[in-house]
Amino acid sequence: MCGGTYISLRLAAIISIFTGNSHAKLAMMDIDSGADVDFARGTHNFLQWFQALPGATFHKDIKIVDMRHQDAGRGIVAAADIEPDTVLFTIPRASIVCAATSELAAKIPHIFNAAPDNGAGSAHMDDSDEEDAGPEPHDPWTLLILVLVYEHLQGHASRWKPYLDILPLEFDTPMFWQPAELAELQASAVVAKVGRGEADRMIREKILPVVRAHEHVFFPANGVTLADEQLLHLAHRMGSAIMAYAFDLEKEDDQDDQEGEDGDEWIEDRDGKTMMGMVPMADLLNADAEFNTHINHGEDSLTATSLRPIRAGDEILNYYGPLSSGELLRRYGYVTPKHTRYDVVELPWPLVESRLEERLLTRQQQPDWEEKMAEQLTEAGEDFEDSFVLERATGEPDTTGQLHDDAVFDGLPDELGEQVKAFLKAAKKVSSNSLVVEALADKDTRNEIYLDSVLKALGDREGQYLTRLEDDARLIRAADRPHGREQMAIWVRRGEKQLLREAQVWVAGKLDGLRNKASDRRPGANEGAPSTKRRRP
Ligand SMILES: C[S@@+](CC[C@H](N)C(=O)[O-])C[C@H]1O[C@@H](n2cnc3c(N)ncnc32)[C@H](O)[C@@H]1O
Repeated sequence: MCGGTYISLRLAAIISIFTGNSHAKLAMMDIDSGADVDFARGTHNFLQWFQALPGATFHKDIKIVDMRHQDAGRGIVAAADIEPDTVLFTIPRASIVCAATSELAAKIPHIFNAAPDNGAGSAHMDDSDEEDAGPEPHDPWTLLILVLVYEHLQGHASRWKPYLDILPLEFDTPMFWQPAELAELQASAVVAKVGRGEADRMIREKILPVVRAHEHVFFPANGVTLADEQLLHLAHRMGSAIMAYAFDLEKEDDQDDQEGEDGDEWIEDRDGKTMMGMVPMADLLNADAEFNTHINHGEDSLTATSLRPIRAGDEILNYYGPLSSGELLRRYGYVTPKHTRYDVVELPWPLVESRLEERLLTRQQQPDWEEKMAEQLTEAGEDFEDSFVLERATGEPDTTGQLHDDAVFDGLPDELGEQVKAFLKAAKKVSSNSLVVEALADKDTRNEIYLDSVLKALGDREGQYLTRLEDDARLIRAADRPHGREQMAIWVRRGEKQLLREAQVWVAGKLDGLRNKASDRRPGANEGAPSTKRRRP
């Protein structure tokens, strides 16, 4: 799929959630079920259109199904057992919706050629039309939004009409949530990343001016012209479709080069390195942390290939990457139990800092403490992080898309330890309390202060959520799969609190070990004890 968001989508996925009786259920809900005529017609038209594309293939043993009963829109399932390495479908590159295939690029070349590198032409702004492009050159995101807005407005004249017709009209990503729904995320860092205002601004600055300056291009001669608010709504819809559906269009080798690049912003500055596109059929695959299909990026086509045997009735699943529940919700608008292993939680530095200061300043307040610490840290060239991301050691899916290791919290981020170390070093220089200075000279004491402060900060962080972990567990009625926005929000915040608890258990264990070691070292502690070092059971 497109976008850094989708970097790991070269893997594809099998689902194991559809087992036993649910196979029969899925089979009954295929496109012929007639449960919803429009929905089924949309699927039917799309499949017919896809199969007629020169070079496209669609395996006889797979079918598109209605999965709305699982809040999963459309999906693709195996209609019969499928062998590993089977090509499930082939998508000719010519059928991808992108800057290189849409006629829009040829109609307003100055906009497309002005992008740093969109695969469509020059890397320089055309001076004569500079004002048309808005304040900055377009990036792959804004260009693809323009393409989708354009193709949508062409209606039947667009060669992608049957595909565009099955893109969702609404999304469950937090971008579209009401304030009360967002509030259910409580202290989750996801809230600050939603970026609705930023997206609005981007559309107003970079999309609307281009459309307005080229109304004769965007609006068909005898069609309606949209007002700004309607255009804003349409552009938001297309932006969200890109976030949840688009693919990076590089070939496999190029993708490897990009591994690890950050791609988590809705409005993403990708330095124009990547061409993005909507890939019909590939984007009909749902995904999970365990998966059974891989999308291969070939020269002339993309192919979906099975990674292992897929049983009749199983869903064909892609992989969106090792995303936490919060990120999955933010980018795609859903959560799954299997992604919980990748949950993360942010620990803000001020929480740790205030607990450190509590330890260092109890005996004697220093009015100039902050000032001197700032001076000392600046002198030492320390550049402090605002927050630290806690996560589990998760292991990786194997080459068949399956996970084998338990996800375990096994340590604090190294950077947090380094930052506390730098802080304590500065504190030792700055403190006017000789007892503190003496204590900080001892490595074990520094370590004890570090772990004790972090343990308390983790408790403080947990306290920032309005409900307790136990309350959330009760609130999630069907623990196997959350339905609806409120349940998904509870799922996310519960996962973060669960991770905070695991981190606290881990830190408390380390602290116990350290304190036992210290008490063993105290004079007289081992009197009458065997000469071997005492350990806690
Ligand atoms: C690339 S599309 C997949 C096709 C989509 N289901 C459809 O009907 O068009 C990605 C979107 O599908 C849905 N989705 C993907 N995997 C899912 C899953 N395991 N459970 C629920 N929804 C899922 C989410 O709404 C996500 O934003």
